[in-house]
Amino acid sequence: MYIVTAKEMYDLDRYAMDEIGLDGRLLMENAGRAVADQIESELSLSDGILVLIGKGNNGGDGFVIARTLLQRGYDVTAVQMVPSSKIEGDAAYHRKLLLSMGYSFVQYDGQESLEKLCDQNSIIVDAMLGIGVKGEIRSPYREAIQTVNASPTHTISVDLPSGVPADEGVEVNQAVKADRTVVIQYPKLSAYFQYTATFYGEWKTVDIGLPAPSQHKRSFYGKAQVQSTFPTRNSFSHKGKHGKGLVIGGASTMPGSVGLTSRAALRGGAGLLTLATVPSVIQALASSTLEATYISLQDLNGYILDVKGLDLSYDGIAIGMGMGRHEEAVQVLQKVLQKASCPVVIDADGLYALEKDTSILDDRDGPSILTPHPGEMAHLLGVSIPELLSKPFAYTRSFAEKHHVFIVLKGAFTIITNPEGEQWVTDTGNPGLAKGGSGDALSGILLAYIMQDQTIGDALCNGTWIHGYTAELLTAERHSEHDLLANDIIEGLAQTYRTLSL
Ligand SMILES: NC(=O)C1=CN([C@@H]2O[C@H](COP(=O)(O)OP(=O)(O)OC[C@H]3O[C@@H](n4cnc5c(N)ncnc54)[C@H](OP(=O)(O)O)[C@@H]3O)[C@@H](O)[C@H]2O)[C@@H](O)CC1
Ligand SMILES: Nc1ncnc2c1ncn2[C@@H]1O[C@H](COP(=O)(O)OP(=O)(O)O)[C@@H](O)[C@H]1O
Ligand SMILES: [K+]
Repeated sequence: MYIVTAKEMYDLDRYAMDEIGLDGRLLMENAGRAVADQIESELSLSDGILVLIGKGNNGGDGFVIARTLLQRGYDVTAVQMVPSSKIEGDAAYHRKLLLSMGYSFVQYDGQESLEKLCDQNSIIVDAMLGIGVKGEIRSPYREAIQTVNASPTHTISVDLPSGVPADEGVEVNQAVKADRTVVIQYPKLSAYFQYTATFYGEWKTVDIGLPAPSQHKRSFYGKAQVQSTFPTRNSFSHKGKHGKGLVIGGASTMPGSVGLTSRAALRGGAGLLTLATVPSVIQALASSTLEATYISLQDLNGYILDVKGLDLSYDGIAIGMGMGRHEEAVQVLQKVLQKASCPVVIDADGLYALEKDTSILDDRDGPSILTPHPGEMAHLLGVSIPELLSKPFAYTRSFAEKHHVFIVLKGAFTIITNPEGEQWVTDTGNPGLAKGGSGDALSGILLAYIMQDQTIGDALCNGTWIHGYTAELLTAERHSEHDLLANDIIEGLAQTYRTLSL
């Protein structure tokens, strides 16, 4: 499923009309009917439906919805928010159709009467503003949005909750807080931001017959994609086929992180796993992580001092978990990135060390994969966290393209970007993961997956999806979001693999 900006949606619309010959009025008919079908699934004939119709094409969809539901025998009150003289184009055509069929609408005449209408009806259909919204919300929508939000009546928005922009980087001052949104054809970027996603309520897309975008820029990565790309293990495979992985990190005060990463890599499916760390961490982990082998690194005050002599000929490396933020960590990271030609996952303190000189990424032979949470990404970019979160797609894409790296920007929606700037979003997981150690487990899973027979992009998407899905499975049964630990995720991978028949 593609994720689009307003401009991409308008371009598609233009392409469909000019190149394919699909009439705009037909697209609007398809949109209105598809939304009406969705709304109808929640209705009984005794329900009163209030359709709020704005000036533009979102309002045009509203005219089609009102006519369709009236034809099907529902009790519909259509309210036109602006004078008829302001309605043009395809919306004016559908307004005329409504009237020609013998139906009527009422003209908006202030907050007070709208308040009454909201109270008298069982469902409000918000078709006031769509992807064309710009700037601060003006009258009459400003007052209408306040009234809708103050009303307890169930609200379904068309395409977007009115007032929410399609794109990133736009502040939302005032917008409908929908219970549900029926999205036309493709979800817009704002459905995936922390600041705007909540306005949508539950949402679903409907197909109106638009073609797919000509090039892949962004898309949603879900269960179907995982099941179609996840590599199978063939009967004749041996441990060497499933990757020889190396984890570098840990410090005497933080033995757990690399332990979690190593065990997650093993449970994730790595063939062989070696942990290079300081002696005290080896002592702490050797009896619990039996399947791993260990390399003891030179230590200074409990931190890794150097990786001199460390053989880096592995199929994949993960570096940085629990490594600490000491001065030598910068050289450790730099040496590994310079010498290793395999894919390297850089996480946690590795990202902190990277901040000192990101140009090191530019000269690498092998692929680099950065797995920051928003705090780490904002630090790397030198911007505030709110600034990063207002434009996460744009910021991560420009960094990935500039340094030719993969980025996994973690969060409730995780954005995966490849060096060409293509992006995917996964949405699995829950607040049970908002706990120290979850990221370490994810790094291990990603290390295991980048060594299997799949593209790095698919490996990263599959890894983040499975990490989140495992949390969902576990909190649906044995655990809660309060008690869930990273270790449970690692042990829970078994249930995920079995449930999905992977
Ligand atoms: N493929 C497609 O794209 C398809 C799209 N379809 C549908 O069309 C929708 C997009 O339609 P659209 O372009 O007419 O934009 P839309 O948001 O309805 O109205 C914009 C108007 O609102 C106004 N306005 C803007 N900002 C404002 C503000 N802050 N405060 C107050 N007013 C404001 C402004 O008018 P102005 O006040 O400037 O005169 C502007 O002209 C889309 O979401 C989908 O539902 C489907 O029908 C079929 C296929
Ligand atoms: N509310 C949430 N919903 C879904 N996933 C979450 C949520 N909070 C955190 N996560 C996931 O948990 C992981 C946390 O990683 P990170 O912040 O690096 O943790 P740590 O460094 O403490 O191990 C990420 O994969 C992130 O996507
Ligand atoms: K709307």
